Amino acid sequence: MIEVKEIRKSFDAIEVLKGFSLTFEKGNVNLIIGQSGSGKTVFLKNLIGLLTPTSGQILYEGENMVEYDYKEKQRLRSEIGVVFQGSALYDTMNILENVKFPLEMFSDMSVSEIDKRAREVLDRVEIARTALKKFPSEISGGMQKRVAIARAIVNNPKYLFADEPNSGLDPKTALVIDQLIYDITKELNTTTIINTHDMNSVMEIGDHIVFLKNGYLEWEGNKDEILVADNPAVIDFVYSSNLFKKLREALLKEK
Ligand SMILES: Nc1ncnc2c1ncn2[C@@H]1O[C@H](COP(=O)(O)OP(=O)(O)OP(=O)(O)O)[C@@H](O)[C@H]1O
Repeated sequence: MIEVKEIRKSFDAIEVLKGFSLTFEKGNVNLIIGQSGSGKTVFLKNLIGLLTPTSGQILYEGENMVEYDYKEKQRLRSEIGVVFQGSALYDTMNILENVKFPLEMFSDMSVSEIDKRAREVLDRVEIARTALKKFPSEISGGMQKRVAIARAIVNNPKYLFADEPNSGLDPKTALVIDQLIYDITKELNTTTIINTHDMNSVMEIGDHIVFLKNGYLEWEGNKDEILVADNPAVIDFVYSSNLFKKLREALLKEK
């Protein structure tokens, strides 16, 4: 579980996160949505320690990571898996080497154990054994995303983060990646937090949805609640798609 308390983040005189609190439960897929520039990426970077809040607390299982020293931060990092936007695989390493890398960095496993574990997670994300020696540039965007997920979970993390995991993918592949992240969250019981623009993701896997607006927490709820939310900013965001607009009308008629 991760609890955020009154988080604020400023860059010089500009405040991007303006003081909000919320809780991300274990075993849930938590989605952070909002217009461009609402502060989603800045929020995610604070959560994983790439930025430090100007004030407020980020509690991992009750411990405030903002106050961690270097060693404690390193320990927490080893419990966090991140799927970066655009996959961020290492171009000069093949697929297997990309997935082994976090274990070589953070674990004290033997060479053969590392090899076995990396192959296991690549099996889990359904990358064929025949593809393991390929380089990232030789595989599709969807496959790259699978490899990035394998790399993020190879350490058996307690916390899984993804920044726009569907960006650049066709809708069908995006659904497969969403389902994979959802299933892994339930299997590993991770606290999963995803930044997304994708309403399909919201409807498919949104156990808990957090809507940010101009650096504030504007709304939170689940995927059923969001369709009938009466918050104008949420309606605007959700129903920017005509399909969802029609669905809302139908749902409200049923009530
Ligand atoms: N390092 C930085 N220095 C100054 N301002 C920053 C910095 N990083 C982000 N910002 C500003 O913070 C605001 C929020 O940016 P952020 O990237 O978090 O938005 P976002 O909601 O993730 O947008 P998008 O959906 O387009 O990725 C923007 O106005 C951005 O210019």
